[in-house]
Amino acid sequence: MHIHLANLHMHERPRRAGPGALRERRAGSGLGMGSAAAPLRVLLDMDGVLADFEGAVLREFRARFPEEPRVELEQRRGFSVREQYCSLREDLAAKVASVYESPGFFLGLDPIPGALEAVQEMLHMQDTEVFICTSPLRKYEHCIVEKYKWVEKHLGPEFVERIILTRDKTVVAADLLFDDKDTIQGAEPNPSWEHILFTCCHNRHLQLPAPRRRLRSWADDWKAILESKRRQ
Ligand SMILES: Cc1cn([C@H]2C[C@H](OP(=O)(O)O)[C@@H](CO)O2)c(=O)[nH]c1=O
Ligand SMILES: [Mg+2]
Repeated sequence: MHIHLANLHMHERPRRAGPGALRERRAGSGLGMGSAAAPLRVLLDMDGVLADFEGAVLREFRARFPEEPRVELEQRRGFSVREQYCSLREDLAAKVASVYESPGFFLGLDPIPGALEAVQEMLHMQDTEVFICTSPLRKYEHCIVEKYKWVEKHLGPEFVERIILTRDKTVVAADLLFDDKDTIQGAEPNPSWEHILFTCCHNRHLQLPAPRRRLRSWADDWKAILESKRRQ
């Protein structure tokens, strides 16, 4: 089939960003502005990467519904907690949702081991921009303000300036996105970032097709991933 590019709207135009394209564009190459690379821009997801959502769901569910069956972390499969509880018994879906929709839930999440130290270190690295890119629940009442408070409490008020709150991460421009969700989709079919899957109980069994990459924990070599991206 022959396609006339001129007849396509901008958002329909096929685009091949390619490795490093974002940094080149931002550095102004091709515009006579010199060829120094732009800083590496890194997006960090919050739940499952910085904050232990899964651990808190299980802890609070056990506390509130001690008689009900539950999904231990070793048994977790698939991103959605609600769906797995629903497959256990249909009425458990609403019960587990009531746990993470409760006031205080998001503020009370424990940091993922090593996350706070890694984020502070990354923030102070040369030629590196760090943002937290996180999605609110559809029932956003407590979640949104508590995510802001969590960042202030654990990372400091300056980091609140670095929160990007969006239900669609594909339209945010960056070089890397560390996220525990296995499939990240949205309006942009070719996001500029490379998605690094952060290992979490619900995704550890997935076989990633090449060339997709993982970070197994914050003890894993996240610096090597950043450096590999600078070289592209
Ligand atoms: C409902 C649900 C939410 N979440 C997290 C993901 C989002 O945060 P984040 O984008 O920071 O990972 C947030 C809203 O959906 O809650 C899960 O990780 N699993 C779930 O089953
Ligand atoms: Mg997440």
